[in-house]
This record gives sequence, C-alpha cells and structure tokens, in this order.
Amino acid sequence: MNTAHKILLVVNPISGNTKKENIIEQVQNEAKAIKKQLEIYTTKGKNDKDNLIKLLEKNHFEKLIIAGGDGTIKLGVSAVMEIHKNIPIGIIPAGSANGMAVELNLPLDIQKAIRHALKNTPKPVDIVQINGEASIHISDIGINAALIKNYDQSNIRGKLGYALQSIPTLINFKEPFHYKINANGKVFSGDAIMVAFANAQKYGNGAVINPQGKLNDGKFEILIFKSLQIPKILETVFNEVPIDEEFIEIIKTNKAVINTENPVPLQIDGEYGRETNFVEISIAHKQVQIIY
Ligand SMILES: Nc1ncnc2c1ncn2[C@@H]1O[C@H](COP(=O)(O)OP(=O)(O)OP(=O)(O)O)[C@@H](O)[C@H]1O
Repeated sequence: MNTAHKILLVVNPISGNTKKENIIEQVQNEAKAIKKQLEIYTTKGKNDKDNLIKLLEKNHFEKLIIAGGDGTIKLGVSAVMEIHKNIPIGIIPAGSANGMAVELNLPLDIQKAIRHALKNTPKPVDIVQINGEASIHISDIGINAALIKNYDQSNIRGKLGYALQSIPTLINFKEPFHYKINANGKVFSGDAIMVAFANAQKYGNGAVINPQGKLNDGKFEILIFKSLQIPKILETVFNEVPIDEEFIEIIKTNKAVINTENPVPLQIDGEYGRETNFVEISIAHKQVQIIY
C-alpha cells in the first residue's frame, strides 16, 4: 500500500476523562478533506510504546497526531525518538492539564487544534532525557511527584482528583530531602522540598514555574524549591502566580546528576515513575519536530 500521504492518529481513550469518538470523527473528516489516509492507534495503557514503534517501523507515516495529554505526547515522542525517523508530531489537546499544548500556545479548541496539526509545519524541540526516559515538559522529584503518585493511585481523574489528593499528600509528605547536584562543573547541595527539571516554562494551568525555559536552546533548567517554602510552592504550582526567584534557585545547564540522601518520588511529564535517589539528566538538542 502507498503510505506516503498517510497520517497516524494516536488516541488515548481515557485522557482528560473525555470520550474521543468526536475527535476521531473530526480528524477523519479533516484528513479526508485534504486527501490524506488516516490510520488510528488507540492506546491500551500497556505496551503502547512497543506497539507504536512497530507501527512506525512498518509504515511511512508523514505525520503523527496525538490526541491526549502530556503522557500521550511523551509516548509518541519516545517512540519517534527510538526509531530515529524524524516524523513531525501534531497535538490535539485532549488531556487533563494539557501542559505541553499550553506551553506551545496551541489552540485548545479541538477543531482548531486538528486543523493546526494537519496544516502547519513543524519546528525542532529539545527533549530532556531523565534516567534514559524522554521528558517533553516538566518533571520533578519531591512534593509534586508525591501528589501525582497519590493521584495516579486514586480512581478520580482530572483536576478534581489532583486537588482531592493534595491535602493528605501534603500532610504525609516527609520533607525536606537532602540533595547534591553536579552541573556546570560545580556541586550544589542543600535541602529542598521539590527539585524540578524543566524545558518548558509553565504547568498546564498556566502557572509559570520556569520563566527562563526555552524549548530549543539546548539547555534545561533545574529549579530548586528550598524547604520552608511550601506556601510559595503551592502558590506557584496551583495559581497563575509568577515565581519569586528569591525563593528558588535556578541552574541552567545541558546535563546534570542529582543524588538525594533518601529515595524521593520522581514524576516525568505528569506520570509517576518511582522513588529514586539518583537522577541523571541530559538534553537531546532539537531531536523532535513538533507542530506549533
Ligand atoms: N486504554 C487505556 N486504559 C487505561 N489507561 C490508559 C489507556 N491508554 C493510556 N492510558 C494511560 O494514560 C496515561 C496518559 O494520560 P495523559 O497524560 O495523556 O492524559 P491526562 O493525564 O488526562 O492529561 P495531562 O497529562 O495533560 O494532565 C498513561 O499513564 C497511560 O498508561
């Protein structure tokens, strides 16, 4: 089969707690209108990366369109990076927070986002590699990762689930933790309640956590939120309050190794990983083509 004009739509059926039939139908209609063949992969929540890699290796898709949240975008990015085919990735924001779509100023209206993804040209974006895993947006160790862990374990998706998990997590979180960061030939150490690794500037709610973030400068930022600043951190993460740089330390670099005294929760792009006391980070400069 000639697949030269074929597009792969990856749909996450559970992201953002919304049904995706309408999105699929709209993409089918828009693709038909511009005479593109469409193949659809619906994520299963298991073995998706392997399935996607097989599909991408077997076919010659000219574009990958992701309908889901940051976790689904990360899935598509990881698969494309692994096969070393520079397939452009378009985004239909159909997640809960849609951090990456907000970061890229993509239309949040589904119809507009579909047209944007189908018609526009891609730009190269850096990918942060955290312990060998791709991070497209914002990842962190500490209190926010603990919140996400408890949110993942609850059965309530969406913003409400996240909010409901906040209070018990904050009460139970053993803070602060001791960190040692090797970056730019220096050692930084101290106590923190959260250390974030960000390529992007803002969380999905629009809160700017990393004003220096640039998606294609070959660098990422390490943001150290010191202890005793819990109200400041929550204000930053939950509200659209610009960060107060006096309360956090920012290290701009292209690689770093972080050790913590005790294991702490790690989250990558809103997906809980596991507890760890070692994080190795590097940047894959302009490795992925995103349509924005
Ligand atoms: N069919 C499925 N059943 C259950 N879980 C799934 C399925 N498909 C994907 N998942 C899970 O969905 C998660 C990714 O969701 P995603 O991050 O895209 O949406 P979200 O969390 O609602 O939005 P956001 O990240 O923008 O807040 C992954 O943990 C993945 O394992």
